[in-house]
Amino acid sequence: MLEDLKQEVYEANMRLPELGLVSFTWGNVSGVDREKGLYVIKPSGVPYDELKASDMVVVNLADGKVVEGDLNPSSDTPTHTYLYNHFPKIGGIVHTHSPWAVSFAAAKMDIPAMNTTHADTFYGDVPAADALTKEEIEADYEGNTGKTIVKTFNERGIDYEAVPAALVSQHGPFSWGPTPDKAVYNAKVLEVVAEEDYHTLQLTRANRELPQYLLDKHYLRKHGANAYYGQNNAKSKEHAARE
Ligand SMILES: O=C(CO)[C@@H](O)[C@H](O)COP(=O)(O)O
Repeated sequence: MLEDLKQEVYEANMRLPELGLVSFTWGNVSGVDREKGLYVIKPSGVPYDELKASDMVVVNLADGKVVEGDLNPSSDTPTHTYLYNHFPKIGGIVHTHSPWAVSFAAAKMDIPAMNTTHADTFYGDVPAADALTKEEIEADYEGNTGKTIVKTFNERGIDYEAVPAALVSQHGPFSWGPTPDKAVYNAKVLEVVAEEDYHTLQLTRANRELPQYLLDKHYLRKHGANAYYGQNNAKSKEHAARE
């Protein structure tokens, strides 16, 4: 069943290693057929270089139970199920452990909108969902991973179509979109902007703390104007011509 969707979801999963978004098996993509009340997801723990479209697992949209497939579905199936049932307009979901996004997730920091790369895809900061409490983890860890994302969007009034991604603290990013392929695109943009933001935060912090000798540039003036140009034959002529 759902052979076309299995092929689509398989191809979307294979984009993850191609785009450098996953190492080993640290990620999964799903796609939904809402009319049939079913969705297709990557099987758990299967390396991408061994993966086949026929390995995809079909699960029930209502409860995430396996409907067809010889392999266990991704361990993140409960989160995919919860998101499909609470974000009704999404058609595909991606989860990865892409390093830059995971760094913000572990720090429980939103990925802030700092440049147009971000704004062209995410119309606002990408939220770091609340960390799960000890009680939530013990009560229903899997369901709560999806719950904490939805709860964060609802409490902060974020439109899940305008900001198609979230960070789960100490785990990683979940991205989504109208199709699995669009969800993969959003996952890649998220990783790119997470890296850009990290460097922007570092550079702006460093710029505020520049030591005075770097601001004065005495050494560079001495080196450039006299010591180096006077010695270097080519530079001397070039320097003389410029004077
Ligand atoms: O964080 C974890 C496992 O600790 C998961 O998110 C894996 O990274 C993907 O698991 P499968 O989809 O292969 O079950």
